[in-house]
This record gives sequence, structure tokens and C-alpha cells, in this order.
Amino acid sequence: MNNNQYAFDHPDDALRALADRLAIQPIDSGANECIGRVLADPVNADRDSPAADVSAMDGYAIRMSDLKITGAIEVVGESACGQSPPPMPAQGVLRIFTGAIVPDECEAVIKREDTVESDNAIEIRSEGKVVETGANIRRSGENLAAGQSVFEPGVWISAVTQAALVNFGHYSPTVFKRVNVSVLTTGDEVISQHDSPKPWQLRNSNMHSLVAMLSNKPWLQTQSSQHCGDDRDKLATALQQSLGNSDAVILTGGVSMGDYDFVPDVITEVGGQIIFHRLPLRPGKPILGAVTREGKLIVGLPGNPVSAIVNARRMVLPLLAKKSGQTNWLPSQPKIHVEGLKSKLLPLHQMILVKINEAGHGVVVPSKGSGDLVALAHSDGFIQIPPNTADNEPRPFYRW
Ligand SMILES: Nc1nc2c(c(=O)[nH]1)N[C@H]1C(S)=C(S)[C@@H](COP(=O)(O)OP(=O)(O)OC[C@H]3O[C@@H](n4cnc5c(N)ncnc54)[C@H](O)[C@@H]3O)O[C@H]1N2
Ligand code: MOO
Repeated sequence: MNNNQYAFDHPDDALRALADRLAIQPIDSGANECIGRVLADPVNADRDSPAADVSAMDGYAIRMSDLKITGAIEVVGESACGQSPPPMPAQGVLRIFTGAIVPDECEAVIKREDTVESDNAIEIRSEGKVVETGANIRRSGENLAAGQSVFEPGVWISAVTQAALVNFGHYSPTVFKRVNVSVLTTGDEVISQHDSPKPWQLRNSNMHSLVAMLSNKPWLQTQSSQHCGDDRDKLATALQQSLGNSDAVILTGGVSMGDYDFVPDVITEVGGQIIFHRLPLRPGKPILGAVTREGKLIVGLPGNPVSAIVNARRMVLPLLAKKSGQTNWLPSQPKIHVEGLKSKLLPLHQMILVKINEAGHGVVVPSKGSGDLVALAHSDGFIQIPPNTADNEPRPFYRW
């Protein structure tokens, strides 16, 4: 707590306080697809990786004494992939292939380009003469030994995670259930895609952008998306229903100080415990975070389209990630230099739209404010600048 104006000084503190109260998803016993989902059980190595000493190159399995031989050395046999290896001959070398098992008593592998090859014999070139004991041999268990931990629960299963899971025999690991999310937009001025807007109306960009952001994540599932006018009772009913069939409800609009801003009251009415309402953020000051008794998430995002989507990325996705079981739910972001930054000195964490240039630097996207969804659409993400800061240090970058 701080100077009374805001429940938290830093958005991450607000996130942690709310995240602590969320119920983690149960295990999904019926999952038949694990890619993009969240690992629920620990995974240990079922065997050494590599499982045996193997060659890292196509070449010849030698003893160190072979390096002293000038002239031809007989190639006595070969160790090929997918076969158990022949014994190392007392004299002569074996042809060996990348990934094939290195026989006991082989002391190094010489790359074939470091030899002069002829029928059933090689000569070792000067480049090959300098190999050291163990050269080009991958030792059994050097990546990981049998029984050691590969992953703890809470890992997001990407293509690279999948490589290790399959390598250790976990084709269908246990995962957490997807987080079912409902999107509930509010406001009498917002129309559906089937209507054409009058001057005092606008299209529901928030609903479509939020659903798009959520649908990018295989560990989430959009349960429903609906719009509700500024009617307190209808909003309460819609929120109650959404909470009944989802794990999280994300609302937009109606969270600030207007006469028709019913969202905070309605959240309390349906049993939500408000953890924060208003944070020192721009955009996003009116944001509201709440939790139900069952540990479901409710977030009230401001209605302005830039504010809604910036805070969906900055605040909602981490909370949903926590709920999904991910342990790295609030990762630190890479810091980037930003050109053209002239931020005002404000007692707020400012989130500024940027585009990334070829040098990997951010360039500020000129914006007219939190209703400027044209600027939003031309950005790659945003940076976050601490309150009352005017220097041009690298800042954390949140990519869309
Ligand atoms: N007296 C104060 N007024 C306002 C404050 C404040 O602190 N004191 N905060 C301002 C800030 S910051 C924001 S952001 C807005 C957010 O207010 P609400 O969440 O109550 O949003 P609305 O008033 O409902 O709408 C704001 C704006 O966004 C448009 N909108 C709403 N829903 C959608 C939608 N689904 N798709 C596209 N656009 C939407 C809406 O028409 C308004 O133009 O409050 C300030 N006021
Ligand atoms: O969240 Mo508001 O967008 O700062 O205008």
C-alpha cells in the first residue's frame, strides 16, 4: 500500500497480489494434444542423453597411437547408426557415422575431411594428427543422466520443449486444463458488426482484438464473447452467467468515474473481491482486478481501445498465465533503446507504443492517445517507463 491514491505503486506488485489468490487450473485428464499447453507433472530423464558414447562426426574411430602412423591405415569395419558397434580392432580403424556408437577402446574420432581416403584405407592429414583424446565423441549422459530432472511442472510446452519431452519418452505429458475465458464488453455506444454506426456509435474493436489476443494462446480457450449495454441489472446477469461457465472474465469499459460506469459495483455484487481499482498507469489508470471465492479471475479493462489492449497484454495475459499453471507467468522483458522518446514527467508508469527498426531499437509511434487505434495497429508493442523519468535508458519491451 502507498499514498492512498493507489492500492499498489507498481503494476507488477498489483499482479502478484492478485495472482496469489487465483486458483490454478486442475489437471486435464482428457488432453490428447500437449503442444502450447502447460506441463502439470515433473518430467525426469528415462535414460542417459546421449544413451551411449556416440560420434559427433562422420569419420574414423581411432586409438591415439594411430596418430603416430605415417602412411596408410587399414579401415577394418564400420560403426553405423541404428546398430550396435563392432569391437575396436587391435590394429586399423573403423569407419563411423554421426550418431553411431563409439566402440569401447576407441579414443577419438577423426573427421573424414582430415583424412585421405582410398579403398579400405586412410591416411591421416596434418589437421587430423592434432586431435585430442575424446575428440568428436559425445559422452553418454553428458546432456543429462537418467533420473535427472528435465522439467518441473509449470513449463509452457513449445516446439523446443517438445523435443526434450519426446526424447525422454513423454509423447503425451500431463497438462493443466485450458483456462476458459469470457470477454464481456460494455457501453450503449458500441454496436455489433451487423449494424452501421451512427455518429455517436462505434464498432466493438475491443471484443475482436481481445478475442484475437486470447486465441493466439493454446493454453487458453475463449468460452464466450458478448456485449452488454450500460444496464446495471443486465450487466450483473451477464457477468454472473459468464463466471458460471468460465475460469476468467475480462470486461472492457465502464470502470472509470462516469455515471454509467457500473462495472466495479457489479463485480462486487456478484461476489468478486476487488484487489485493485486504479493503478498509476498510462494508459490504464482505471483498471480493476478482482478474484472470486473460487479463485476465478475478473479484470475490468478501461474502454479506450489502446488502453484495453495494452493492459490485456501487460496485465491480463500474465494473470491468465498464472491461472494456467505457468511458473514463469511474469517474465522479465528484454530491454530496448527507444529513439524519439520525449516522455512527459508524470507520476505514472507510462506505456508507449513503439515499432522495432532494423537495428533492433524501438521507434516511438506517434499517437493521439488511448483512442488512437491507428497508431496502435502500426506498433510492434510498447515499452514501460517508470514514473517521473526523463532519461533515455533501455526499457522493458512488451511485444504484442
Ligand atoms: N473523471 C474521470 N474520467 C475519466 C478517467 C478518470 O480517471 N476520471 N479516466 C479516463 C481514462 S484513463 C479512461 S481509459 C477512460 C476509461 O473509462 P471506462 O473504462 O469507463 O470506459 P468507457 O467510458 O466505457 O469508454 C471509454 C472510451 O472507449 C470507448 N469504448 C468503450 N468500449 C469500447 C469497445 N468495446 N470497443 C471500442 N471502443 C470502446 C468508448 O466509446 C469511449 O470512447 O475513462 C477516462 N475518464
Ligand atoms: O487508460 Mo486511459 O486510456 O489512460 O485514457
